[in-house]
Amino acid sequence: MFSYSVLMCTHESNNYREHVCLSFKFSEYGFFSAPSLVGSEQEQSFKMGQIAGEELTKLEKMQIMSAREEKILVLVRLRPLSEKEVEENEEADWECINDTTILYRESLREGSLFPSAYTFDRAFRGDCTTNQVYEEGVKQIALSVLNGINSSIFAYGQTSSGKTYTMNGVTEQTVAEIFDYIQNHEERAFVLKFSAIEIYNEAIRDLLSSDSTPLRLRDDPERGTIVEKVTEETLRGWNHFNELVSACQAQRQIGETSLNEKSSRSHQILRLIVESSAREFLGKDSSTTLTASVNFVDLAGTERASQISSAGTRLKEGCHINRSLLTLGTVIRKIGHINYRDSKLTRILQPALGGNARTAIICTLSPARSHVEQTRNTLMFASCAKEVTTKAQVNIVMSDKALVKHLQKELARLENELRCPAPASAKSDYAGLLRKKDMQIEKLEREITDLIKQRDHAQSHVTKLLLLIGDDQDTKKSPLQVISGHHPNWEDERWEGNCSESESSLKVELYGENTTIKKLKGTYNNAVIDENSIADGSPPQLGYTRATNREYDTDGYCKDVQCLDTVDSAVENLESVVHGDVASQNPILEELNENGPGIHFRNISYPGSQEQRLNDVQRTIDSLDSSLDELYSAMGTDNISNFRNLILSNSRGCRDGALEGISSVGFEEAERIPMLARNDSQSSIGSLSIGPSIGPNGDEDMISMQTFVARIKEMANAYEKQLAEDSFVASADWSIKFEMMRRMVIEMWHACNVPLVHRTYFFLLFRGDPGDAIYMEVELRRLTFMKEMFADESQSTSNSQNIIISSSLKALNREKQKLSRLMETRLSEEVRVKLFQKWGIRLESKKRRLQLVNCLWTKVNDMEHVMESASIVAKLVRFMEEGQTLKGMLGLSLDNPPRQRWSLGWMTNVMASLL
Ligand SMILES: Nc1ncnc2c1ncn2[C@@H]1O[C@H](COP(=O)(O)OP(=O)(O)OP(=O)(O)O)[C@@H](O)[C@H]1O
Repeated sequence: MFSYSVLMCTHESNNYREHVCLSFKFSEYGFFSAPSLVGSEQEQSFKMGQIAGEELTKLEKMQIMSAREEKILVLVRLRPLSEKEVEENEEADWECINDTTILYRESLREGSLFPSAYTFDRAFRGDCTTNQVYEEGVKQIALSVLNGINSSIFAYGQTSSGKTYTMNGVTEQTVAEIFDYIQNHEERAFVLKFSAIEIYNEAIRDLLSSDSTPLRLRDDPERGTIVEKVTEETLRGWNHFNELVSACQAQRQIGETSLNEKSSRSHQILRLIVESSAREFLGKDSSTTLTASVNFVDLAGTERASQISSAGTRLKEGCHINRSLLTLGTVIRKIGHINYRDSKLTRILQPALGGNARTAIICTLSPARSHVEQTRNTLMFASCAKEVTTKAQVNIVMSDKALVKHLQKELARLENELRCPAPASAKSDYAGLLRKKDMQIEKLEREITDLIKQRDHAQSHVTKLLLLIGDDQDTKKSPLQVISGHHPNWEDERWEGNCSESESSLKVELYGENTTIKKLKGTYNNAVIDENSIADGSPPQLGYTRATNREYDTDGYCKDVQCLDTVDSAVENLESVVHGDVASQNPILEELNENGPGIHFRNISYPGSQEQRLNDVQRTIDSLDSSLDELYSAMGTDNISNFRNLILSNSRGCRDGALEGISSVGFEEAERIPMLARNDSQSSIGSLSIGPSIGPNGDEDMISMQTFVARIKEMANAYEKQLAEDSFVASADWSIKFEMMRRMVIEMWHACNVPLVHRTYFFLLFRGDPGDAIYMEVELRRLTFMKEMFADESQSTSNSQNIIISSSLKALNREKQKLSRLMETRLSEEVRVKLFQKWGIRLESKKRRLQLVNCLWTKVNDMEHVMESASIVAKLVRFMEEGQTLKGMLGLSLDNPPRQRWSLGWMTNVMASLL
């Protein structure tokens, strides 16, 4: 016969905590088995069905469900003063003041350092009967044995405190009730086995055998510590049990001590093993049996050194008793760091002291004043015992055939797993694959960054080109001269004028011959030029290049002008879309488009069709998609989802980009405002562009690229619409929307630890002009991405990820430090004092400047506070004097035709009112 144990704990209640898990351990005696397999509730039900299923009766299933982890139940029992103590006029200093608390009456008088009251699961007064102790205290635990759960009842206390008196009664009551139970449950067949041992001077004696040869302990890998050759009597009935108990009492070492005429000089362990099976399955292959034992442990009494006789047998006994009880005390006190092996007592009782058993300890106490010290020691022991937790399991024995059936199923399952090794083997491959794919992703990210650079480069040439066209109308300068020069009025003039001769010749110069294009194709890396379109003279298809090599022809015309014309980039197109269709608004360029074949300026050659250009953008993105798809397909379809999820967590570039976005417009930039060039802000733009395309899971990445384009389309349309509309459009609706967006932006700045300087610039520059829409959208998108990223980080347990949040906070704090230092030089004493007073900061505070800075931008819902904060920061970084050049440093310079969108007058007013 073998057994398996099921541990299934499901909820928490006052005295015990239950877990959801399942444990199987095959052994002869389940009560020594430890959990070996743990699973979820579903798994547990599944396993139950699989293993025991029909074979378990309803009762057995219910019993399985009731298994639990719980703390040892600790009870104290105060006995009355003995006759002898009364004769000696002893005082009773201890009293149970309620069902759970025992009080030392004299503590106030003595001014004792010890606690005067102790609380336990139950406290029994001197006039309580043993029946009460059983019924109200230990009954539930003792009878767990009927449910296949091991249990142990201990009596601990000083000599003559009433341990034997209590345990005799408890044992008798328990066994009597078990017999009653058996009588009332005829549907089950029970077998009761009884054994009894004592540990006397560290020797184990069988109390049911006349042979006094000490028994040996053996550690069995399946059954734990077992007493070899111990007599196990199968109980035939109540009388038989009484006979056996009497035999034990006769055998037990008893001696007379100064305190107890019949002092137990040994630890006694009576064990009742209860096995039960459903009668309907008896003798069948599938029969199962519940098996568990209940231990009744009557420990020898703790003794004071002065009470131990100074010589002979009593001295030796006393030493052994104290030593084993000391070990027991240590076991109880040092839960988790226990050496059970230090005594035979603890070795045998190990399951009851933290293993597979439910345990109750009854601590018996004498109320006598002369025993106060011993009573306190017992109470201390009891207090420690309250913390010990055991894990009781239901022990079920399976018949050999049922076991074979189960093992066959298990074997089939394992074979099945072997046949489909995917999860296990794939795991090891994933690491390498992921590294490889990570590198590929990084490469793609670098390419995207390159594209963005190319876009900017090309854009600047477009600007120059437009300048050239506009200028050529009037001045007839060569393109090279125009490019290198400055045209102060181009913004006003570029939308006007007719196609002149010079423009026609410019077109020839610009759009040259196919041979030039082919040459360029070799010159510029990554250029993607559609050969067909070159051959048939149609506009070159979307592509991208690095405009790094410049060549000048004999006429001194810069060929990279041509190059730019042939080079399209996705991002470049995006930007042209964002800005509106330049060509469609420019009659000169439109006319140029109509003039014959050749290379067309991309903003010109697709006559007015924004849709067309967006499609081109889409094609470029598709080409990026296909690269990524190749990458994914290399992994196999099953792994794509996992891999893509991992992309997100591994995609440092994306997160770094977002952080750069934060820091790129920080304090340092503010300090070098005049020197800022457009490129300084590209990291911010980069993160803006990439950020939104990374979805919360990898599968969405590519979709979101398309979504991104779609959104850009929407934005561009909306923006165009806005531009087309007159100022009336930018009134009521937009004002409300702007206000909402601005509030969201302010809240997210706060949440994302965005530098105060950035907030200030942005806040002051965008005041609600319809043209601000695009900037607000972009900022919102960037912040949304960062906020999502922060949320990811905060949920993460990884240190490296949490560093990102803390570093942004640190950067913000550093900025605040710098601002606080600037306060000294950039605000007059008088202004500072006024500010401190207004912001409720004590003038004598040493860190008043930092305190003030710390208050800035904190009340995100208070617009007045926000405006004041912005004006203070602006004053500190001298933004008020700098004007519009700051838009570039925000990473938001989309080169719109400059329009009057903000006024410093407002801020001057705020400052004036403030200062
Ligand atoms: N609750 C009680 N009510 C009445 N008498 C009690 C009670 N508890 C113990 N006694 C009496 O006190 C005496 C000592 O009790 P007992 O032998 O059970 O103590 P013990 O703790 O087992 O001592 P030892 O450790 O020396 O064996 C006995 O005569 C017993 O009848």
